[in-house]
Parts: sequence; C-alpha cells; structure tokens
Amino acid sequence: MMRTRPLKVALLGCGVVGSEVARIMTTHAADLAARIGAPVELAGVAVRRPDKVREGIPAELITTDATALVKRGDIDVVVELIGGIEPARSLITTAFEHGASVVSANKALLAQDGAGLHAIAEEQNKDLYYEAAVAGAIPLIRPLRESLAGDKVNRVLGIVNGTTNFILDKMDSTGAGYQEALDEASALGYAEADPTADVEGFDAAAKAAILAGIAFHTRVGLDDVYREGMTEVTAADFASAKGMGCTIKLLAICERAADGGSVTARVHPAMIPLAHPLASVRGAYNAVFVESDAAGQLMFYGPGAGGAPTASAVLGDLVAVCRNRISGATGPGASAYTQLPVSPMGEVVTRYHISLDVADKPGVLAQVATVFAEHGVSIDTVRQQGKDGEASLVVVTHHASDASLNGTVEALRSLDTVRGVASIMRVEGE
Ligand SMILES: NC(=O)C1=CN([C@@H]2O[C@H](COP(=O)(O)OP(=O)(O)OC[C@H]3O[C@@H](n4cnc5c(N)ncnc54)[C@H](O)[C@@H]3O)[C@@H](O)[C@H]2O)C=CC1
Ligand SMILES: N[C@@H](CC=O)C(=O)O
Ligand code: NA
Repeated sequence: MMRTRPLKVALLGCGVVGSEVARIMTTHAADLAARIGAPVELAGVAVRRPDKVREGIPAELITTDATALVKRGDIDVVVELIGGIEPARSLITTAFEHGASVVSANKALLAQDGAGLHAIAEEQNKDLYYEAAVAGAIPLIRPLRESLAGDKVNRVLGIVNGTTNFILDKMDSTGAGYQEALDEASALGYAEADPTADVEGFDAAAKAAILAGIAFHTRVGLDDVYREGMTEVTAADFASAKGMGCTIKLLAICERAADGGSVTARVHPAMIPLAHPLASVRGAYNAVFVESDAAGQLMFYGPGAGGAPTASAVLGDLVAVCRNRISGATGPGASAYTQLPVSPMGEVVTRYHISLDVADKPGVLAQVATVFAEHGVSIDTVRQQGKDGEASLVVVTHHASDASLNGTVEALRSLDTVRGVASIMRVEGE
C-alpha cells in the first residue's frame, strides 16, 4: 500500500552526478514512488553557486547552507555528492545525528574514514550506502556486502577508474597524447575535480581500499594500498606491450594470501594479454573480477564514470534506503571482524616486463642473466635489439616477489654495461 507522507531527500552538491540524480528523481518520480511504496520528494539542494541555472529544480529548494539543510530534522535521506573530505564528513555526521540516513558516492572519504562513518551510522541506527563510490553504475558494493555474504572472497581484480581507462584506451587505439585524452575525459564528466586523483592512482587506490575491506571483512586503509599512477606510461610501453600480444591497463588488485592470514591491495599499470577480457574494456568502462571459494569467478562490467551512470547507482541506493526507512530496518553495516593484517608490496608475487638500455657488446646478456639468477628471479623470455653500439634488452620474468625484483633492478643499475632501466611493468592476467 502506498504511504502518503513523502520521504524527504536533501541533495548536497548539484554537479555532474548531483544534477543527474535530481533529473532522474523528477522524471522517474511515479516509478520510484511505486517501487518504494511512498513518494520521494526533493526537499532541498545545497550548492556552492546559487545563481547557476538548474533546469527542473525549483529555485526555492536551492540553498548555500548545507549544514542547515542536514540539520532540519525532517529529512529522511541525505545524498552527499559534493566530494572531498571536508565538509562532506561533517555534513554526513550531522545528517546521522539529526535522524537521516545517507547515500554517498564519495570514495575518497569512505576510504579515509569509512569505519568512523559506519560507526556513527550504527550508533544512530541509520543506513550508509555508497554503491556509486566504486565502479560507477556497476553493482559491486551491494553484491559483495549482500549477495556474496555467505561465500569467501579471495581476490578482487579489475579496472576501477574510468578516466585512466579512457586515456590509456585513446593512447593505445588512436595514438592520442596523454593531455588531449585527459582533457576529453574531464569534459565528459569522468575525471575528479582534481584529475591528479585519477591519473596518479589515488582514486583507484581509494576504491581498492573500500573493495578489499568489504571483500575480506577487514579494514584496509588508504595507506595500506600500494599505488602507482599511469602518468609514466609511454607510447614505447604500448609498443612493447603490443610486441608481447598485450595492452596496458591501470589495475586494482586485492588478494587474500594463500594461507588466508593476510591480504594485499595494490594499484598500478600492468600489461595484460589481448585475449584477457580486461583488455577489451574500452573508454570509461570498468570491469572487475571477483573470485570466491564457492561461486568461482564472477565478472562485473559496465560504465565506471559519468553523470547518468553514476546517478543510476545513487538512485538504486536511495530506493534501498527509503525502503528500509519505511520498514524500520537498516541494511548491512560495516563488517571488519577478520582484522587481517595487510602485507607490504614486497611480498606480492607477479611477473615483470623490464626494458633495459645496455651496451651492445659480447657478454652483456650473460651478465644481466646472472644478476637475475642471483636474486632468485627466473627469466621467461629475453628479446634484444641493437642500435648504434647500444642495445635494448627486454626481459620478461616468471613469477617473483616485488622485493626480489627491486633487488634485481638495483643491482642491474650498478652494472657498467647497463646504461639505464627504461621501464618496469608488471604483467598480470596470465
Ligand atoms: N563524475 C563521476 O563520474 C563520478 C563521481 N563520483 C563521486 O561523486 C561525487 C560528486 O562528483 P561530481 O558530481 O563528478 O563532482 P562535481 O565537481 O561535478 O560536483 C560537485 C558539486 O558539489 C558542489 N559543492 C562543493 N562543495 C559544496 C558545499 N560545501 N556545499 C554545496 N555544494 C558544494 C560543487 O560546486 C559542485 O557543483 C564525488 O565524490 C565523486 O568522487 C563517483 C563516481 C563517478
Ligand atoms: N573519476 C572517477 C569517477 C568515478 O568513480 C573515474 O574516472 O573512475
Ligand atoms: Na558501483
């Protein structure tokens, strides 16, 4: 039966995502009411620039005082879409304290203080939902928190940043320059307010921290995630990758150790074989593999960024939270009972592609091979190309620990015959 009193929603931020949330709330109002069992009313919209024309949003709903809005006391759900740490954190906390549940897309904040916010939500018996915070429109948080709650997840691996995938795809498929591709991603609403968060891997690292915490029922901080961005990836790296039948993607990889006693989380560019499903993830799309004991391998794929796709995930959360308000229930809270330690990057084991500039003279190859052997790093393939007394040597290793590989590279740099280490890239997905 339809409840007549509407559920009141306060929207904080009306930018790329917020404006789409407001639009869908208006255009789909009747369907949302039918699915929830009560009308949902936009009761206030906090913005920074009140003079901007916002089609479809009555002027009387606009305010620049977000704090007063979340303190009103008649608000059922606060939808936080301003981003950043402050004032977002204080506004969410105040919202809980004044009786509202919260939907957010703010991965930076959730990675930094998800535990604290969950604790306040639980204290106040309110919901905190954030499907849009990881992999945009793709249902991933809810499947991990709910659908897979009876299984044991061992690995989460994928592309979780739309902007960098868009840039890498453009560089690879059209030969576009890095800056040109980044400008286009920003214009399309994919990039963060400061795109450094995307290209330096901070955004993907925040998502990895959130995913690892939920997947392994533990707490993984932002500082626990090893992070390398994609600004150093060059056209030469793409050429090398092509030579190996690979492409380059920025990956987030969260793993439970084989003995189950610890976890790792990392973000870095990696070569992956063209035949791997992640290689064909184009533009701002994301794709994430989840491996678990009973389900086996699951793949989640879809738009990872952009106003409307992200708004879809926000609206899904809004419906869930509204349903909970009506039934008097709350959804699942934080689950960090395993308290697994996070191992350092040095213990991660993977394969590597190393490109060296060396002197083109007899014995160099043997010298280089000896350094690898001395550090316990086994070589899979070596390719050598001569150029005017110099040569480039491309070594692909078998699985080795990051610490052994770093030791090898350090020793290689001290050889007279090694002029430089042109690039080091991990090889995943084989
Ligand atoms: N754009 C995307 O594809 C995705 C964005 N997100 C997240 O969604 C959130 C919003 O992102 P976008 O809409 O892209 O950013 P945006 O920069 O387009 O919008 C944020 C809006 O909040 C406003 N704002 C900032 N501080 C405010 C304050 N104190 N009071 C009122 N308004 C304030 C800004 O003026 C701006 O209009 C961020 O947390 C972002 O990380 C998540 C997934 C995808
Ligand atoms: N800037 C982010 C937006 C979505 O989370 C991205 O590009 O993935
Ligand atoms: Na999502």
